[in-house]
Amino acid sequence: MQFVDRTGSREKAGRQIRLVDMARRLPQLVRRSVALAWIIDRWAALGLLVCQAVSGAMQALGLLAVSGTIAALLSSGDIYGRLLAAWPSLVMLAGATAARALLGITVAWLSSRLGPQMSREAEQRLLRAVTEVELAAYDAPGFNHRKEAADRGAEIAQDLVSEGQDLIASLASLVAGAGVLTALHPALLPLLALAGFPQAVAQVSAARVRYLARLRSNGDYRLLSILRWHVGDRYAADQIRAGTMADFLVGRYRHITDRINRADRRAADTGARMSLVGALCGGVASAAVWAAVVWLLATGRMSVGHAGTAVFALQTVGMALRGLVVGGARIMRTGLYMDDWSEFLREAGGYRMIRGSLVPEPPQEIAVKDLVFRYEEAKNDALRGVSFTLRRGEVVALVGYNGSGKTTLAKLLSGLYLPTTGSVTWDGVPTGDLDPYAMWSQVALVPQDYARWPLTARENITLGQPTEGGDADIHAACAASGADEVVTELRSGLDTVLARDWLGGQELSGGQWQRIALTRAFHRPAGLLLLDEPTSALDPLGEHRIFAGLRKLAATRAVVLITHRLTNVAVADRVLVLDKGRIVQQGTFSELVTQPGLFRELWTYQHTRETHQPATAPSPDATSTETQGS
Ligand SMILES: Nc1ncnc2c1ncn2[C@@H]1O[C@H](COP(=O)(O)OP(=O)(O)OP(=O)(O)O)[C@@H](O)[C@H]1O
Repeated sequence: MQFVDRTGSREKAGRQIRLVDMARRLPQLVRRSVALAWIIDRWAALGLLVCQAVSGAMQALGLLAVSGTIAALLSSGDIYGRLLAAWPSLVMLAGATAARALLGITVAWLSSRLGPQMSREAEQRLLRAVTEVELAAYDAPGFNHRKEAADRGAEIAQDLVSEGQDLIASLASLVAGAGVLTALHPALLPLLALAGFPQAVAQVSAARVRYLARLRSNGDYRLLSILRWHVGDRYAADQIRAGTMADFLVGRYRHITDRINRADRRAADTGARMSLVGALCGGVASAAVWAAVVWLLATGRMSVGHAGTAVFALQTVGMALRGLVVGGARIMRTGLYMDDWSEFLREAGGYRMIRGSLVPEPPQEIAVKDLVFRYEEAKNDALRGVSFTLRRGEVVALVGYNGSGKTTLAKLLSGLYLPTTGSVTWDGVPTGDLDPYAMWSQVALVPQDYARWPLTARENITLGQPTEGGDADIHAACAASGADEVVTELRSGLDTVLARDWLGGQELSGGQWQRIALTRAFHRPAGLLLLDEPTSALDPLGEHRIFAGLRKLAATRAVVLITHRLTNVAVADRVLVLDKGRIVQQGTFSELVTQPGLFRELWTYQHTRETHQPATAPSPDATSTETQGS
């Protein structure tokens, strides 16, 4: 099992972590870090910049103070006189060091305040972007991969602050040290830069190797998180035990972990080899720099005082260069993850909803014409040549084998998916031309797998959108769905949190949850009601209550009912029979049950089976008479 990034675009980006690309990208990354920080807390961002600039100036001052101290101490005269002469420089040195320490603490304080906020902000923007994509995005493997990468970008956005700060600090040190060094002797700085070059190349190469290794293991990390969720979550805990699956699942987890560990080890070994070669080359080059200082001193081209300062300045610049390269490589890596995040925000993973802005009324008529729909990357159409009309006040039932396209059709009627070809129109307007959110406010959906929100019963029913009637509307919807019995049993009524994990919360049974899901739909003032297997978990009494009340609900709505229990479709005005994505029959229940065709086949099988059960189901004749009469 492995997830694969088929585009390979991120691998290409990762391969671009080279010294020259780094030099080009660093200013842009620091700008991005500052810009994001600025949006979140401009005073903290400003404070950080000022602290780093002042810290750099203090470093230069410190180096000058070192130079002054050494020059005074090595001058001629008695020791008291020399100490007296060195005193002002010593005070300056102590002051600069203390100021830098204070500034360092301030920077750490501001960074730790700002960093987590940046990640939270990045996560929120990502969440918003995710809710703005077409539902079809979730069917495309590439989208989930990009979302995953963007998630990681949001998570490590906080590193951008500390890495950006380290980089600015190194740069400030470099400028300070380089200024002093150039003043001492112009040849020293280029020599030192030359000495730092091999290490820089090695560090950047090692960072590239680590990023690429992480990138190639991304799919495995995703598998691990999915497995962790399935193994750890309560929903499957009973099945893991009863199915004795623990060894299998943990074994699969270990297998994937081993694969990641192998890749990590390979990357660590290669990175270490690169660093070693870099350090060796750098060591030789550094020896040359120190030899140059000794030569300058020996030939009288540099005073002893200046040579002493050069030692400090060389160390400062050397450390600053290393900081720049190591920090630069790190921020490059973070930058690539942040690219994944910002690209996702820009393009919503390639699936941003681009639809019209027309605001629909509750639909009088939904017309489907020559509809074809194919899922992303699917080989066959899920729906082909489907045409029919649904009117307000009508109940239309969809029946057919598993996989015949019923749920897909319901999602197209509600504009959750858009047609591949053909059209679905609401009062003559194609669903793609409607404002999607305005359209969905007219849709009440009870899907097969309804969400069990860890919210109060009230919020679970209103979905956070209470109507003007308030609790009275909620109670009316509860009465229609049978959830009134559920709510009365709850410890704090509608205020009870429907999750046992939470203090004061309560868990519901499968059927009780389905009643809540039905209440949501009945409570919503929507023009289109979609019920996909709405009574699969209900007891016979509960089921009877739903179907007995359905006609009343349909008075002000268009209703689509999907069910495998064919006795229930007697309530519908029309039944559409789907097979392999096509409508193969349509008519009333009583028409279809008497005509040869798929519906009668299904009915006969189900009815015969049911009549062999101890309790007898209604005969087709009885039901059809009932339907005709209704
Ligand atoms: N997200 C998806 N991506 C790709 N193919 C899908 C997706 N969802 C459904 N399909 C395919 O589309 C076809 C129609 O599926 P659909 O869920 O609409 O069937 P259904 O009639 O509602 O089935 P059931 O009675 O089992 O609920 C099936 O072949 C299914 O495999």
